[in-house]
Amino acid sequence: MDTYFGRGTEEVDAVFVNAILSAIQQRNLERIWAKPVLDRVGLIIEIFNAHAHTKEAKLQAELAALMYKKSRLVRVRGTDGRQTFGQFGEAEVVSARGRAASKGVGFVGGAGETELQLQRRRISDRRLRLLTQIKEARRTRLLQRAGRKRQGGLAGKSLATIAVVGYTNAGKSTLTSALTRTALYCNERLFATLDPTLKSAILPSGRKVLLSDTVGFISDLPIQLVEAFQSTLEEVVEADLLLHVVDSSAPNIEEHRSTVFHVLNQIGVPEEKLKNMIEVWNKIDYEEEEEVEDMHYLDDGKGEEEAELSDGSIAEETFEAAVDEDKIDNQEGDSDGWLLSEDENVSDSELFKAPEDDIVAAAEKNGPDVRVSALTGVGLKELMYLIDEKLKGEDEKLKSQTIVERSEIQSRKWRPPRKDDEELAVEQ
Ligand SMILES: Nc1nc2c(ncn2[C@@H]2O[C@H](COP(=O)(O)OP(=O)(O)OP(=O)(O)O)[C@@H](O)[C@H]2O)c(=O)[nH]1
Ligand SMILES: [Mg+2]
Repeated sequence: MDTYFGRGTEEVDAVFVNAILSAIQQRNLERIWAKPVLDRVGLIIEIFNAHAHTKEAKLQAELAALMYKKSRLVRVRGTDGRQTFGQFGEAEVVSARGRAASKGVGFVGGAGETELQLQRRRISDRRLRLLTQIKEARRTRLLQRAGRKRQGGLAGKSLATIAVVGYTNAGKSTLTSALTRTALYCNERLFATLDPTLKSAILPSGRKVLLSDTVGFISDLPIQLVEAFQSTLEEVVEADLLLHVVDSSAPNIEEHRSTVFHVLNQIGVPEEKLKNMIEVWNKIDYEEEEEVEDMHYLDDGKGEEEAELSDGSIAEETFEAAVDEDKIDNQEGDSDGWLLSEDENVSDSELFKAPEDDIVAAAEKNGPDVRVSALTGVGLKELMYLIDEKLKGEDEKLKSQTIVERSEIQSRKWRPPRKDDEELAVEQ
Protein backbone atom coordinates (compact mmCIF):
# COMPACT_ATOMS: atom_id res chain seq x y z
CA MET A 1 0.00 0.00 0.00
CA ASP A 2 1.65 3.22 -1.07
CA THR A 3 -0.81 5.67 0.46
CA TYR A 4 -1.71 6.17 4.07
CA PHE A 5 -5.41 5.98 3.38
CA GLY A 6 -5.44 2.94 1.07
CA ARG A 7 -8.28 2.08 -1.27
CA GLY A 8 -11.52 3.96 -1.15
CA THR A 9 -9.79 7.32 -0.88
CA GLU A 10 -11.24 8.30 -4.27
CA GLU A 11 -14.69 8.36 -2.74
CA VAL A 12 -14.04 11.15 -0.23
CA ASP A 13 -15.22 14.66 -1.06
CA ALA A 14 -12.69 16.54 1.01
CA VAL A 15 -9.80 15.84 3.37
CA PHE A 16 -9.49 17.24 6.89
CA VAL A 17 -6.02 17.57 8.37
CA ASN A 18 -5.90 18.09 12.13
CA ALA A 19 -3.10 20.66 12.08
CA ILE A 20 -2.61 24.22 11.02
CA LEU A 21 -1.34 24.02 7.45
CA SER A 22 0.60 26.72 5.72
CA ALA A 23 -0.95 27.98 2.52
CA ILE A 24 1.65 26.14 0.45
CA GLN A 25 1.15 22.85 2.31
CA GLN A 26 -2.57 23.10 1.81
CA ARG A 27 -2.24 23.82 -1.91
CA ASN A 28 0.23 21.01 -2.45
CA LEU A 29 -1.98 18.51 -0.67
CA GLU A 30 -4.94 19.66 -2.72
CA ARG A 31 -2.88 19.19 -5.86
CA ILE A 32 -1.75 15.69 -4.90
CA TRP A 33 -5.16 14.50 -3.76
CA ALA A 34 -7.18 16.58 -6.21
CA LYS A 35 -9.59 17.22 -3.33
CA PRO A 36 -10.30 20.25 -1.20
CA VAL A 37 -8.18 20.13 1.95
CA LEU A 38 -9.40 21.66 5.18
CA ASP A 39 -7.07 22.36 8.07
CA ARG A 40 -7.89 22.86 11.74
CA VAL A 41 -8.55 26.57 11.52
CA GLY A 42 -10.63 26.12 8.38
CA LEU A 43 -12.73 23.55 10.17
CA ILE A 44 -13.19 25.78 13.22
CA ILE A 45 -14.49 28.52 10.95
CA GLU A 46 -16.85 26.08 9.21
CA ILE A 47 -18.24 25.05 12.59
CA PHE A 48 -18.57 28.67 13.76
CA ASN A 49 -20.45 29.39 10.58
CA ALA A 50 -22.81 26.46 10.95
CA HIS A 51 -23.72 27.50 14.50
CA ALA A 52 -24.16 31.21 13.90
CA HIS A 53 -27.83 32.00 14.44
CA THR A 54 -28.15 35.73 15.01
CA LYS A 55 -27.32 38.39 12.48
CA GLU A 56 -24.35 39.49 14.56
CA ALA A 57 -22.95 35.97 14.81
CA LYS A 58 -23.34 35.45 11.07
CA LEU A 59 -21.43 38.64 10.38
CA GLN A 60 -18.73 37.54 12.79
CA ALA A 61 -18.44 34.15 11.10
CA GLU A 62 -18.14 35.79 7.70
CA LEU A 63 -15.41 38.06 8.98
CA ALA A 64 -13.48 35.09 10.36
CA ALA A 65 -13.79 33.24 7.05
CA LEU A 66 -12.64 36.31 5.20
CA MET A 67 -9.52 36.78 7.32
CA TYR A 68 -8.72 33.12 6.85
CA LYS A 69 -9.16 33.42 3.10
CA LYS A 70 -6.82 36.37 3.08
CA SER A 71 -4.12 34.32 4.76
CA ARG A 72 -4.58 31.60 2.15
CA LEU A 73 -4.03 33.77 -0.90
CA VAL A 74 -1.33 32.11 -2.94
CA ARG A 75 -0.04 32.65 -6.41
CA VAL A 76 -0.26 29.50 -8.45
CA ARG A 77 1.60 28.68 -11.65
CA GLY A 78 -0.73 26.86 -13.98
CA THR A 79 0.31 23.98 -16.25
CA ASP A 80 0.72 26.43 -19.11
CA GLY A 81 3.18 28.43 -17.02
CA ARG A 82 0.87 31.39 -16.49
CA GLN A 83 0.19 32.89 -13.09
CA THR A 84 -3.27 32.00 -11.94
CA PHE A 85 -5.21 31.52 -8.74
CA GLY A 86 -6.49 28.16 -9.93
CA GLN A 87 -6.85 25.21 -7.63
CA PHE A 88 -4.23 22.89 -9.00
CA GLY A 89 -0.79 23.92 -10.01
CA GLU A 90 2.48 24.68 -8.36
CA ALA A 91 1.87 26.90 -5.42
CA GLU A 92 4.05 29.66 -4.15
CA VAL A 93 3.34 31.35 -0.86
CA VAL A 94 3.16 35.06 -1.28
CA SER A 95 0.95 36.11 1.55
CA ALA A 96 2.23 34.53 4.72
CA ARG A 97 3.79 37.45 6.57
CA GLY A 98 3.96 39.17 3.18
CA ARG A 99 7.00 37.19 2.09
CA ALA A 100 7.24 36.31 -1.56
CA ALA A 101 8.48 32.75 -1.94
CA SER A 102 9.63 33.37 -5.49
CA LYS A 103 13.34 33.84 -5.19
CA GLY A 104 13.61 37.27 -6.73
CA VAL A 105 12.99 36.27 -10.34
CA GLY A 106 12.18 39.64 -11.85
CA PHE A 107 9.37 39.07 -14.32
CA VAL A 108 7.64 36.32 -12.36
CA GLY A 109 6.16 38.90 -9.98
CA GLY A 110 4.39 41.47 -12.16
CA ALA A 111 0.84 40.69 -13.11
CA GLY A 112 0.42 38.05 -10.41
CA GLU A 113 1.35 40.48 -7.67
CA THR A 114 -1.10 43.05 -8.95
CA GLU A 115 -3.92 40.56 -9.05
CA LEU A 116 -2.97 39.43 -5.57
CA GLN A 117 -2.99 43.01 -4.35
CA LEU A 118 -6.39 43.52 -5.94
CA GLN A 119 -7.77 40.49 -4.16
CA ARG A 120 -6.27 41.68 -0.89
CA ARG A 121 -7.80 45.10 -1.30
CA ARG A 122 -11.22 43.58 -1.99
CA ILE A 123 -10.89 41.55 1.17
CA SER A 124 -9.80 44.60 3.19
CA ASP A 125 -12.78 46.59 1.90
CA ARG A 126 -15.18 43.79 2.78
CA ARG A 127 -13.56 43.48 6.20
CA LEU A 128 -14.15 47.15 6.93
CA ARG A 129 -17.76 46.92 5.81
CA LEU A 130 -18.32 43.84 7.98
CA LEU A 131 -16.74 45.55 10.96
CA THR A 132 -19.12 48.50 10.52
CA GLN A 133 -22.13 46.18 10.38
CA ILE A 134 -20.92 44.27 13.41
CA LYS A 135 -20.47 47.55 15.26
CA GLU A 136 -24.06 48.49 14.44
CA ALA A 137 -25.37 45.13 15.65
CA ARG A 138 -23.31 45.53 18.81
CA ARG A 139 -24.76 48.99 19.44
CA THR A 140 -28.25 47.50 19.39
CA ARG A 141 -27.18 44.85 21.86
CA LEU A 142 -25.60 47.43 24.14
CA LEU A 143 -28.85 49.40 24.18
CA GLN A 144 -30.69 46.23 25.12
CA ARG A 145 -28.20 45.63 27.89
CA ALA A 146 -28.63 49.14 29.24
CA GLY A 147 -32.38 48.49 29.22
CA ARG A 148 -31.90 45.33 31.23
CA LYS A 149 -29.82 47.18 33.82
CA ARG A 150 -32.48 49.86 34.17
CA GLN A 151 -35.14 47.21 34.60
CA GLY A 152 -33.11 45.65 37.39
CA GLY A 153 -32.70 49.06 38.97
CA LEU A 154 -36.44 49.71 38.99
CA ALA A 155 -37.03 46.44 40.77
CA GLY A 156 -34.87 47.79 43.57
CA LYS A 157 -31.91 45.51 42.96
CA SER A 158 -29.33 45.73 40.25
CA LEU A 159 -29.29 42.68 37.99
CA ALA A 160 -25.81 41.23 38.10
CA THR A 161 -24.61 39.38 35.04
CA ILE A 162 -22.49 36.27 35.27
CA ALA A 163 -20.60 35.04 32.22
CA VAL A 164 -19.96 31.32 31.93
CA VAL A 165 -16.65 30.79 30.16
CA GLY A 166 -14.44 27.81 29.43
CA TYR A 167 -12.83 25.59 26.87
CA THR A 168 -15.08 24.16 24.22
CA ASN A 169 -17.09 21.12 25.34
CA ALA A 170 -16.37 21.82 29.05
CA GLY A 171 -20.10 21.78 29.77
CA LYS A 172 -20.88 25.51 29.89
CA SER A 173 -24.31 25.18 28.29
CA THR A 174 -25.21 22.17 30.42
CA LEU A 175 -24.15 24.00 33.58
CA THR A 176 -25.91 27.21 32.61
CA SER A 177 -29.07 25.32 31.92
CA ALA A 178 -28.75 23.33 35.14
CA LEU A 179 -28.39 26.59 37.06
CA THR A 180 -31.28 28.27 35.35
CA ARG A 181 -33.42 25.19 34.89
CA THR A 182 -34.03 26.34 31.39
CA ALA A 183 -33.21 24.02 28.57
CA LEU A 184 -30.43 25.71 26.67
CA TYR A 185 -29.13 24.30 23.44
CA CYS A 186 -26.27 21.98 24.26
CA ASN A 187 -24.81 18.89 22.68
CA GLU A 188 -21.70 16.90 21.82
CA ARG A 189 -20.78 19.02 18.86
CA LEU A 190 -17.97 21.47 19.39
CA PHE A 191 -18.92 25.13 19.52
CA ALA A 192 -22.59 24.29 19.93
CA THR A 193 -23.00 27.78 21.29
CA LEU A 194 -21.98 30.78 19.29
CA ASP A 195 -24.44 33.37 20.45
CA PRO A 196 -24.35 34.52 24.01
CA THR A 197 -27.58 33.44 25.59
CA LEU A 198 -28.89 35.18 28.64
CA LYS A 199 -30.92 33.26 31.20
CA SER A 200 -32.02 34.33 34.62
CA ALA A 201 -31.48 32.39 37.81
CA ILE A 202 -32.44 32.89 41.46
CA LEU A 203 -29.66 32.55 44.01
CA PRO A 204 -30.17 31.12 47.53
CA SER A 205 -30.33 34.69 48.89
CA GLY A 206 -33.28 35.36 46.60
CA ARG A 207 -31.20 37.59 44.39
CA LYS A 208 -31.94 37.36 40.69
CA VAL A 209 -28.99 37.19 38.29
CA LEU A 210 -28.48 36.86 34.57
CA LEU A 211 -26.26 34.06 33.31
CA SER A 212 -24.70 34.35 29.91
CA ASP A 213 -23.50 31.20 28.22
CA THR A 214 -20.62 31.90 25.84
CA VAL A 215 -18.80 30.35 22.92
CA GLY A 216 -16.15 27.77 23.81
CA PHE A 217 -12.52 28.79 23.74
CA ILE A 218 -9.98 26.60 21.99
CA SER A 219 -6.21 26.43 21.70
CA ASP A 220 -4.57 27.05 18.34
CA LEU A 221 -7.32 29.52 17.63
CA PRO A 222 -5.54 32.37 15.91
CA ILE A 223 -5.92 35.49 17.94
CA GLN A 224 -7.20 37.48 14.97
CA LEU A 225 -10.36 35.43 15.15
CA VAL A 226 -10.93 37.18 18.45
CA GLU A 227 -11.67 40.34 16.46
CA ALA A 228 -14.37 38.47 14.58
CA PHE A 229 -15.99 37.22 17.76
CA GLN A 230 -15.46 40.31 19.83
CA SER A 231 -19.13 41.09 20.34
CA THR A 232 -19.78 37.63 21.67
CA LEU A 233 -16.82 37.97 23.96
CA GLU A 234 -17.85 41.44 25.06
CA GLU A 235 -20.48 39.94 27.33
CA VAL A 236 -17.55 38.38 29.16
CA VAL A 237 -15.66 41.65 29.64
CA GLU A 238 -18.82 43.38 30.87
CA ALA A 239 -19.94 40.66 33.26
CA ASP A 240 -19.94 41.28 37.01
CA LEU A 241 -18.63 37.79 37.71
CA LEU A 242 -17.02 35.03 35.65
CA LEU A 243 -17.56 31.30 36.05
CA HIS A 244 -14.75 29.30 34.49
CA VAL A 245 -16.00 25.81 33.67
CA VAL A 246 -13.26 23.19 33.40
CA ASP A 247 -13.88 19.67 32.13
CA SER A 248 -12.20 17.73 34.92
CA SER A 249 -12.29 14.57 32.83
CA ALA A 250 -10.21 16.08 30.02
CA PRO A 251 -6.68 14.68 29.76
CA ASN A 252 -5.10 18.10 29.14
CA ILE A 253 -6.76 20.29 31.74
CA GLU A 254 -3.77 22.59 32.18
CA GLU A 255 -3.63 23.36 28.48
CA HIS A 256 -7.35 24.13 28.48
CA ARG A 257 -7.06 26.34 31.56
CA SER A 258 -4.18 28.37 30.21
CA THR A 259 -5.90 28.75 26.84
CA VAL A 260 -8.91 30.22 28.59
CA PHE A 261 -6.77 32.61 30.67
CA HIS A 262 -4.91 33.64 27.55
CA VAL A 263 -8.10 34.43 25.64
CA LEU A 264 -9.60 36.29 28.62
CA ASN A 265 -6.44 38.36 28.77
CA GLN A 266 -6.52 39.07 25.04
CA ILE A 267 -10.11 40.28 25.05
CA GLY A 268 -9.32 42.68 27.87
CA VAL A 269 -10.89 41.19 30.98
CA PRO A 270 -9.64 43.31 33.91
CA GLU A 271 -7.18 41.63 36.23
CA GLU A 272 -9.53 42.13 39.17
CA LYS A 273 -12.21 40.04 37.48
CA LEU A 274 -9.75 37.28 36.65
CA LYS A 275 -8.77 37.07 40.29
CA ASN A 276 -12.38 36.98 41.38
CA MET A 277 -13.34 34.34 38.82
CA ILE A 278 -14.91 31.15 40.18
CA GLU A 279 -13.27 28.02 38.84
CA VAL A 280 -15.79 25.22 38.50
CA TRP A 281 -14.53 21.72 37.83
CA ASN A 282 -17.31 19.98 35.98
CA LYS A 283 -18.05 16.35 35.06
CA ILE A 284 -16.87 14.99 38.41
CA ASP A 285 -19.26 12.09 37.82
CA TYR A 286 -16.66 10.75 35.36
CA GLU A 287 -13.91 11.25 37.88
CA GLU A 288 -15.73 9.22 40.49
CA GLU A 289 -16.02 6.33 38.04
CA GLU A 290 -12.33 6.61 37.21
CA GLU A 291 -11.36 6.70 40.87
CA VAL A 292 -13.03 3.37 41.39
CA GLU A 293 -11.23 1.95 38.34
CA ASP A 294 -7.90 3.38 39.48
CA MET A 295 -8.34 1.79 42.89
CA HIS A 296 -8.74 -1.63 41.37
CA TYR A 297 -5.71 -1.04 39.20
CA LEU A 298 -3.54 0.13 42.07
CA ASP A 299 -4.86 -2.59 44.35
CA ASP A 300 -3.03 -5.33 42.52
CA GLY A 301 -5.70 -7.59 43.89
CA LYS A 302 -4.52 -7.46 47.51
CA GLY A 303 -5.74 -4.27 49.17
CA GLU A 304 -9.50 -4.51 48.96
CA GLU A 305 -9.94 -2.71 52.27
CA GLU A 306 -8.11 0.24 50.79
CA ALA A 307 -10.51 0.47 47.89
CA GLU A 308 -13.42 0.37 50.29
CA LEU A 309 -12.08 3.35 52.20
CA SER A 310 -12.91 5.33 49.07
CA ASP A 311 -11.42 8.55 50.39
CA GLY A 312 -10.01 8.99 46.90
CA SER A 313 -6.54 9.97 48.07
CA ILE A 314 -4.66 7.39 46.00
CA ALA A 315 -6.67 8.04 42.89
CA GLU A 316 -6.13 11.75 43.30
CA GLU A 317 -2.36 11.37 43.27
CA THR A 318 -2.51 9.32 40.09
CA PHE A 319 -4.73 11.93 38.56
CA GLU A 320 -2.36 14.77 39.33
CA ALA A 321 0.61 12.90 37.91
CA ALA A 322 -1.27 12.44 34.65
CA VAL A 323 -1.97 16.15 34.46
CA ASP A 324 1.70 16.98 34.93
CA GLU A 325 2.73 14.73 32.06
CA ASP A 326 0.27 16.45 29.80
CA LYS A 327 1.63 19.81 30.83
CA ILE A 328 5.08 18.78 29.64
CA ASP A 329 3.72 17.23 26.45
CA ASN A 330 1.90 20.35 25.47
CA GLN A 331 4.58 22.92 25.79
CA GLU A 332 5.18 23.63 22.10
CA GLY A 333 4.57 27.20 21.05
CA ASP A 334 1.05 27.98 20.08
CA SER A 335 1.10 31.16 18.05
CA ASP A 336 1.65 30.52 14.39
CA GLY A 337 0.93 34.05 13.35
CA TRP A 338 -0.67 32.66 10.25
CA LEU A 339 -2.84 35.65 9.57
CA LEU A 340 -0.17 38.28 9.96
CA SER A 341 0.70 39.85 6.65
CA GLU A 342 2.52 43.05 5.88
CA ASP A 343 -0.55 45.26 5.69
CA GLU A 344 -1.98 44.27 9.04
CA ASN A 345 -2.45 47.30 11.22
CA VAL A 346 -0.72 47.91 14.52
CA SER A 347 -3.67 47.00 16.70
CA ASP A 348 -3.60 43.49 15.24
CA SER A 349 0.00 42.94 16.16
CA GLU A 350 -0.64 44.40 19.58
CA LEU A 351 -2.86 41.39 20.15
CA PHE A 352 0.27 39.27 20.30
CA LYS A 353 1.34 40.85 23.57
CA ALA A 354 2.58 38.40 26.14
CA PRO A 355 0.21 37.88 29.06
CA GLU A 356 0.80 40.15 32.03
CA ASP A 357 2.61 38.68 35.01
CA ASP A 358 -0.35 39.03 37.35
CA ILE A 359 -2.61 37.26 34.89
CA VAL A 360 -0.15 34.41 34.75
CA ALA A 361 -0.23 34.42 38.54
CA ALA A 362 -4.02 34.25 38.49
CA ALA A 363 -3.84 31.32 36.09
CA GLU A 364 -1.42 29.53 38.33
CA LYS A 365 -3.88 29.25 41.15
CA ASN A 366 -4.20 25.55 41.63
CA GLY A 367 -7.33 23.59 42.26
CA PRO A 368 -10.98 24.32 41.74
CA ASP A 369 -13.19 26.54 43.90
CA VAL A 370 -16.00 24.06 43.57
CA ARG A 371 -16.45 20.64 41.95
CA VAL A 372 -19.73 19.88 40.26
CA SER A 373 -21.49 17.64 37.83
CA ALA A 374 -23.80 19.67 35.67
CA LEU A 375 -25.37 16.40 34.59
CA THR A 376 -26.17 14.86 37.97
CA GLY A 377 -26.50 18.15 39.88
CA VAL A 378 -23.80 17.37 42.45
CA GLY A 379 -22.21 20.55 43.83
CA LEU A 380 -24.62 22.96 42.15
CA LYS A 381 -26.02 24.20 45.45
CA GLU A 382 -22.54 24.90 46.74
CA LEU A 383 -21.82 26.79 43.54
CA MET A 384 -24.94 28.90 43.96
CA TYR A 385 -23.90 29.88 47.50
CA LEU A 386 -20.43 30.74 46.26
CA ILE A 387 -21.88 32.99 43.54
CA ASP A 388 -24.02 34.74 46.14
CA GLU A 389 -20.99 35.29 48.34
CA LYS A 390 -18.80 36.64 45.54
CA LEU A 391 -21.51 39.03 44.40
CA LYS A 392 -21.96 40.29 47.95
CA GLY A 393 -18.24 40.95 48.01
CA GLU A 394 -18.59 42.92 44.78
CA ASP A 395 -21.46 44.95 46.28
CA GLU A 396 -19.30 45.86 49.26
CA LYS A 397 -16.49 46.97 46.98
CA LEU A 398 -18.89 49.12 44.96
CA LYS A 399 -20.30 50.70 48.11
CA SER A 400 -16.89 51.63 49.50
CA GLN A 401 -15.92 53.05 46.11
CA THR A 402 -18.98 55.28 46.09
CA ILE A 403 -18.21 56.50 49.59
CA VAL A 404 -14.66 57.37 48.61
CA GLU A 405 -15.92 59.23 45.55
CA ARG A 406 -18.39 61.22 47.64
CA SER A 407 -15.88 62.21 50.26
CA GLU A 408 -13.55 63.34 47.49
CA ILE A 409 -16.24 65.66 46.18
CA GLN A 410 -16.85 66.98 49.66
CA SER A 411 -13.22 67.78 50.23
CA ARG A 412 -12.86 69.51 46.90
CA LYS A 413 -15.54 72.15 47.43
CA TRP A 414 -15.58 74.43 50.39
CA ARG A 415 -18.95 75.06 51.91
CA PRO A 416 -20.13 76.12 55.36
CA PRO A 417 -19.71 73.26 57.87
CA ARG A 418 -22.86 71.27 58.48
CA LYS A 419 -23.96 69.15 61.39
CA ASP A 420 -23.59 65.95 59.32
CA ASP A 421 -19.95 66.65 58.67
CA GLU A 422 -19.24 67.20 62.35
CA GLU A 423 -20.85 63.92 63.24
CA LEU A 424 -18.84 62.21 60.51
CA ALA A 425 -15.67 63.73 61.86
CA VAL A 426 -16.46 62.46 65.33
CA GLU A 427 -17.11 58.97 63.99
CA GLN A 428 -13.77 58.95 62.17
N1 LIG B 1 -20.70 13.09 32.29
C1 LIG B 1 -20.93 14.40 32.20
N2 LIG B 1 -21.10 14.96 30.98
C2 LIG B 1 -21.35 16.27 30.93
C3 LIG B 1 -21.42 17.09 32.10
N3 LIG B 1 -21.66 18.36 31.72
C4 LIG B 1 -21.73 18.35 30.37
N4 LIG B 1 -21.55 17.10 29.88
C5 LIG B 1 -21.56 16.68 28.47
O1 LIG B 1 -20.50 17.31 27.77
C6 LIG B 1 -20.89 17.63 26.44
C7 LIG B 1 -20.67 19.11 26.17
O2 LIG B 1 -21.54 19.88 26.95
P1 LIG B 1 -21.96 21.37 26.57
O3 LIG B 1 -22.74 21.90 27.72
O4 LIG B 1 -22.56 21.42 25.23
O5 LIG B 1 -20.51 22.05 26.51
P2 LIG B 1 -20.14 23.55 26.15
O6 LIG B 1 -19.00 23.92 27.03
O7 LIG B 1 -21.34 24.41 26.22
O8 LIG B 1 -19.63 23.39 24.65
P3 LIG B 1 -19.50 24.52 23.50
O9 LIG B 1 -20.63 25.46 23.62
O10 LIG B 1 -19.53 23.70 22.27
O11 LIG B 1 -18.17 25.17 23.74
C8 LIG B 1 -22.36 17.22 26.33
O12 LIG B 1 -22.41 15.96 25.73
C9 LIG B 1 -22.83 17.15 27.77
O13 LIG B 1 -23.86 16.22 27.96
C10 LIG B 1 -21.24 16.44 33.38
O14 LIG B 1 -21.27 17.03 34.45
N5 LIG B 1 -21.00 15.11 33.35
MG1 LIG C 1 -22.21 25.54 24.71
